[in-house]
Amino acid sequence: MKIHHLAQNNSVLNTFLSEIRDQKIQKDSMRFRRNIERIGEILAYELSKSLSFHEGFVETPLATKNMHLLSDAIVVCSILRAGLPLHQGLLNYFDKAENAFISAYRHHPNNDEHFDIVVEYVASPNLEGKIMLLADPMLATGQSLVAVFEALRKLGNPKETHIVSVIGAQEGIRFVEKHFPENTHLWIATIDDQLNEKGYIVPGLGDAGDLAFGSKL
Ligand SMILES: O=P(O)(O)OC[C@H]1O[C@H](OP(=O)(O)OP(=O)(O)O)[C@H](O)[C@@H]1O
Ligand SMILES: O=c1cc[nH]c(=O)[nH]1
Ligand SMILES: [Mg+2]
Repeated sequence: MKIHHLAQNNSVLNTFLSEIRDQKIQKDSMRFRRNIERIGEILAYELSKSLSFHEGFVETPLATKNMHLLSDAIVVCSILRAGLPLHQGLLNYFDKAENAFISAYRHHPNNDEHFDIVVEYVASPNLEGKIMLLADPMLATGQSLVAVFEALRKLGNPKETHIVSVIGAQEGIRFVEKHFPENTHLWIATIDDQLNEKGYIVPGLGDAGDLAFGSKL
């Protein structure tokens, strides 16, 4: 897997990351969603440099300009719920992309710390030969991404898979690396060192789905 770790270079991305982590600022859910969306836009721009382009022509009012235009058929596939603002950020730049949504949640069968990932809802176009962007802001244990990738297999074989994430834990990245094809790209804003006993990223930011959309029962 090729890992593109964007925060290794200082940019305005750090401002957005500091705001989603900050326990005071993150309480403003509209700002939290918008910051995730803005990070999605930055990730989209960076990953667009790795896609295929073809020569095309644009008629301006004065003349013809030849340019390199994006060739690839893209499907933005997001994991509910927290993936939604990241999805919007990607779609802001890949406005012709097709869209897929898939649910994944942690189920604690024994009411202890052990959990399984339940995938229930899949709404996706055919993925055969397309560029799949798999979006989820939090890559903690990596189990959600692996379960979702497994569930998407029957929808076709993408030409390339690009995982798009905001905060990842080293351990989860290693898990994903073991279960995804070797030519997968990971576009990630920043990487933290630890996971706690509940599978939360430390320092992380808390629960991204709850911060974006409120707590659930
Ligand atoms: O890498 P993992 O250990 O699988 O954890 C990451 C997953 O956890 C969060 O979803 P959550 O289950 O909180 O659902 P939500 O988006 O509905 O809040 C997050 O958005 C990821 O999907
Ligand atoms: O740190 C984490 C782990 C899983 N899901 C989140 O929203 N945050
Ligand atoms: Mg959540």
